[in-house]
Amino acid sequence: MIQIQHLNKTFGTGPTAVHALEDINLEIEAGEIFGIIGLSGAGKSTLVRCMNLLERPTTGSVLVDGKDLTKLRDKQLRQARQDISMIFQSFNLLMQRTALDNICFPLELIGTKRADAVKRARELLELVGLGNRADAYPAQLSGGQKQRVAIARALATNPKVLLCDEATSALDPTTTLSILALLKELNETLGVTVVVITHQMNVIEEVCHRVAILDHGVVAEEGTVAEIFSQPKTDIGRQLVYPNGVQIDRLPPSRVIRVAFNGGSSYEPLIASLAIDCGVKVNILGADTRNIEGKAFGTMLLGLPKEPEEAAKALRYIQSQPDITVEEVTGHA
Ligand SMILES: Nc1ncnc2c1ncn2[C@@H]1O[C@H](COP(=O)(O)OP(=O)(O)OP(=O)(O)O)[C@@H](O)[C@H]1O
Repeated sequence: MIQIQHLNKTFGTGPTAVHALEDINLEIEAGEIFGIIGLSGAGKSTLVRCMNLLERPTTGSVLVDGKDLTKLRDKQLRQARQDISMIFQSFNLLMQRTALDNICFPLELIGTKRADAVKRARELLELVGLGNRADAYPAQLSGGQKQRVAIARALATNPKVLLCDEATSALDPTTTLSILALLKELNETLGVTVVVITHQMNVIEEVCHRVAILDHGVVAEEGTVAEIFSQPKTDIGRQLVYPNGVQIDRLPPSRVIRVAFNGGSSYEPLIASLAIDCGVKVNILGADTRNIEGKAFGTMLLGLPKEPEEAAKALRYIQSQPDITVEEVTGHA
C-alpha cells in the first residue's frame, strides 16, 4: 500500500544542515494499523509528512498503491492526496464553521453538491458518535469530540490511508483510549489503512499491528507489536518498551537474564516452580507484563544465583519452558 524506499530528508544545506531522515525503507500493507514511534526529534513528523508529500523528500520514493508520489505533477498529486488524509494533535478544525461544515469542507474543495456533502457529513458524524452535535462549533466541543470531527472530516473523501500525527497526544488517557478504539473500529469496518505516529508506547500497544522504531532519523527496528514488546533488539527499543528499565551497572555482579513470555495463554508461576522443581532461588529485578490481543506477553528481569552451577541449572530450567525465550542482558535492561 505504502512503500517508502531509500527516503532521505535534509533541511538546509552546508554545515547547519539537519539530516532528519536517512535511508528509510518501510512497507505498510493495505488494511493494517502501522505505528511509528520515537523520541522527540527522531523524525516522526517529517516522515509522516513525506508520506503525503506535505514535505518533499530530498531523495527516495514514496509509493502509494504503486504510484510514486515524488514523480507526480501538481494536479496528479492533488488527486493522489485525496486517498491520503491526515489528522493532527491540534485537530486543525476551522473555528468559524460548525462540526457539520468542517466535514463538508474537503467535499466542497472537490466540487461535491451541497446536498450530497451534507448527507455524507451527517453519516460521518453518526459514524464517529457525534450525530447530535452537527451544529456545534469547535469551541463548544471537548478535545475528544474535536478529534472525532477531525477524523470524520479526514474520512469525507473516502481515503485509503489515514495518517495520524500524535492524534491523541493532547488528550487525557480515557479520551485517548476512546479515540484509539474509534480508529480501530474504522480500520476494521472501512478497511482504511492507518498510520499512527506517536511517542507513547501504550498507543502502539493499544491499536497497532506492526511498528517501526525511529531513532535519530533512521529505522532502528521494526516488527509486529508482539515481537517488539517481547524482545526489543536495540537500545532505543528497550528504552521505549522498558522505560523504567534497570541499568545493569547498578546491579550486583551476578548474571542477569531477561525472560520473555511470547504469547502463552497464561503466565506460569515461573519463579515458584524454579524454587520447587530445582531448588534454585532467583531475584526478580523487574517485571513488565502485558496482554495483547488476548495473549500474554511481557518480560521479567531475573538475577541468577552467584554460584555458577546453580545459575546454569536455573537457566536450563527456564529455557525448557514453552512459550518463553531467554537472553542474557548486558547494558540497558
Ligand atoms: N522545517 C524544518 N526546518 C529545519 N529543521 C527541521 C524542520 N522540521 C524538522 N526539522 C528537524 O528535523 C528533525 C526531526 O524533526 P521531527 O519534527 O520530524 O521529529 P519528531 O520525531 O516528530 O519530534 P517531535 O515528537 O518532537 O515532534 C529535528 O531535528 C527537527 O529540528
